Amino acid sequence: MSSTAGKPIHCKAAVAWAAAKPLSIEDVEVAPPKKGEVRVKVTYTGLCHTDAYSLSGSDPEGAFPVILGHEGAGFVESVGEGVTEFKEGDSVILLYTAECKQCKFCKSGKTNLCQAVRATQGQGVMPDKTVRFKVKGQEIKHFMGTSSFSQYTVVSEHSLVSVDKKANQQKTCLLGCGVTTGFGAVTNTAKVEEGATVAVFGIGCVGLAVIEGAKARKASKIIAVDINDGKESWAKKFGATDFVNSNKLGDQSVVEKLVELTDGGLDYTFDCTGNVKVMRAALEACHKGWGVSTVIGVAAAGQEISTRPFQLVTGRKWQGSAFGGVKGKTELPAMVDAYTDGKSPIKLDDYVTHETTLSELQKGFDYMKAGDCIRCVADMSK
Ligand SMILES: NC(=O)C1=CN([C@@H]2O[C@H](COP(=O)(O)OP(=O)(O)OC[C@H]3O[C@@H](n4cnc5c(N)ncnc54)[C@H](OP(=O)(O)O)[C@@H]3O)[C@@H](O)[C@H]2O)C=CC1
Ligand SMILES: N[C@@H](CCC(=O)N[C@@H](CSC=O)C(=O)NCC(=O)O)C(=O)O
Ligand SMILES: [Zn+2]
Ligand SMILES: [Zn+2]
Repeated sequence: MSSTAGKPIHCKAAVAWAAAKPLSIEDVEVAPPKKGEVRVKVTYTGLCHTDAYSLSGSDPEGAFPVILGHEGAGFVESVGEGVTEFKEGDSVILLYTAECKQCKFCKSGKTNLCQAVRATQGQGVMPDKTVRFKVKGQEIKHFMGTSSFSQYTVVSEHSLVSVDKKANQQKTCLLGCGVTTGFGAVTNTAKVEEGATVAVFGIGCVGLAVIEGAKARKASKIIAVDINDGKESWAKKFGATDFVNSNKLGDQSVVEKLVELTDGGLDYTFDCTGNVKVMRAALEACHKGWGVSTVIGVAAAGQEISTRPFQLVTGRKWQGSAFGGVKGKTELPAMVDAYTDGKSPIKLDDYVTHETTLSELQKGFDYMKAGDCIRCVADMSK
């Protein structure tokens, strides 16, 4: 048993005290895990666009002060009463989409959206409605059931998965959100078939993973759409066959351009921007009769999507995907093994374009906005 088991741990964490304010590195007290909980030493965390979105104050579930971060990997430090699935030293990936294998959702065979801890997760508290973080006596909220911007975090036993200890956590942390989300949206949610035509809007980490998923599915055409010419080489490196800068089409709309390029529209489109106008274009660029558009991007509070119902009447379908439809406990261990064995269709290493540390975590948000960052990963030990 670790020498810290059962005791509070004092460590560093990046705290978001208020919306749209820089993170502040604080000494945080992390309480021991209670029944059904696990305390994790976080080694690496990616910074996802959703962290920036929540920090901005656009998330209707956003609550402050909070420790953000949800793309984390680390080691189990100690477990709470009744936890048998994990032990000290296990290499783990945090799961913002939990998997309990018991709830109606887990048992349905129709969704990965486990609801075991979702309600309290959205309120920023543990399932018993209390928190495990304090700074100078003040309670700090949890985020997405994970809070990976802390050197130690406490999560529900449903919100982490044990993976091969050999795996490089600086890379596998990305399987906790962005990469799995994009790849899974193609393979699990849309189930793109060989020969299909695909368009991907927004070439960040999620969009590139959609491209890799489409390539793995042997799509015949993969059109990347972005407003930044710098994304063309990224898209092509990951498998896109074509690139369209939607801001450089003159009088032609992006829908018209895509319909022209594909003899009537795409079999599958994916929104990876979170922009509701782009979501509409992604739907309307689908082929009449069968095209399917998958919304992945997260839109700010108050935003709504719209289209003419005729678009749906004439056979286009709109759907969404969270965490790529992936069940974390069931599917991530094999994805990690494929990566460590060099057999994965996912070029995980290539997504990490920037590195930072916990003490300079804020820099990661600056990199994210600069347009040349696919993923920034923070070393939580420094
Ligand atoms: N559903 C889910 O489970 C998940 C959803 N998300 C969401 O997915 C989205 C993508 O995340 P992530 O890849 O991390 O984000 P990024 O910011 O890295 O990528 C978004 C990309 O979209 C581009 N873009 C912006 N506006 C447009 C536009 N009008 N048309 C085309 N491209 C545009 C951006 O260009 P530029 O470089 O110029 O900014 C950028 O390249 C976010 O909304 C995020 O919150 C993320 C993870 C999981
Ligand atoms: N809290 C927001 C919704 C945010 C959201 O859509 N989250 C995605 C994951 S984004 C990851 O980077 C998701 O999986 N949603 C499913 C869920 O159950 O949260 C809001 O209230 O609008
Ligand atoms: Zn994310
Ligand atoms: Zn469940």
